Amino acid sequence: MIAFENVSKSFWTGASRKVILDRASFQVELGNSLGILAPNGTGKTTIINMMAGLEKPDEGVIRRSSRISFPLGFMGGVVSRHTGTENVRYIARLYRLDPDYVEGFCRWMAGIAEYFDMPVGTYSSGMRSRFSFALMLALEFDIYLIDEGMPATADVEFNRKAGAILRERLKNATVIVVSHQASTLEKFCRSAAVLRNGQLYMFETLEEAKRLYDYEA
Ligand SMILES: Nc1ncnc2c1ncn2[C@@H]1O[C@H](COP(=O)(O)OP(=O)(O)OP(=O)(O)O)[C@@H](O)[C@H]1O
Repeated sequence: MIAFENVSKSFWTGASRKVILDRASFQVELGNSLGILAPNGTGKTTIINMMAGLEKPDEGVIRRSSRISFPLGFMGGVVSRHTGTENVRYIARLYRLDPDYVEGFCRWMAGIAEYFDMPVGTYSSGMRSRFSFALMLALEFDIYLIDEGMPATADVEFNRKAGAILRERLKNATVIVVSHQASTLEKFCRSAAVLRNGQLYMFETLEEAKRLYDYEA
């Protein structure tokens, strides 16, 4: 479970205050995957980062009683000058998982051939997203955080493989996806929310959320 209690977050831009959340309270329960609809630039990444603990609220409390992933695509824990192998084995140990298993899984999942033994700094952006997505799926979380859907990779085979594994994981895990378009959320989410004027409006179905979202647009 992850709960926001009276959480406020805003940024001062020099000319005005950009409000992301204004004393917002909501809760995501395990087993109830949530899609959050919000137009671009309104705070999707900031909310996901707060859920992951990468950004702090200005006020309020965020409670977590589950293992929550880093956001899909986040490379903050990965050292560029180290190889893929070195990175995943090190991170496996941090999570107290078997490094051989994590390495084997990531090597297969990322599908970047000999680059897995090259420094991560040499990867193309497509390779980086495949690498970080593979790593996220190799680790065990109760709640997976995804910013704007699946990784932006042109590799159809990878997308198919990654989608299949994510769906398999979701039989036991929960996902929170933020996106500006409803079609991204359809595949994975049971319920949906709309971010509007600093509040998150929760709905039981994506259809209901879309009605408010489309009305706003
Ligand atoms: N550190 C910061 N200082 C000032 N403004 C910021 C900061 N971080 C984010 N913002 C602003 O807050 C708003 C929300 O940013 P955020 O990246 O969370 O939005 P988003 O919905 O994910 O955007 P996009 O869809 O364009 O990726 C944007 O207007 C952004 O410019």
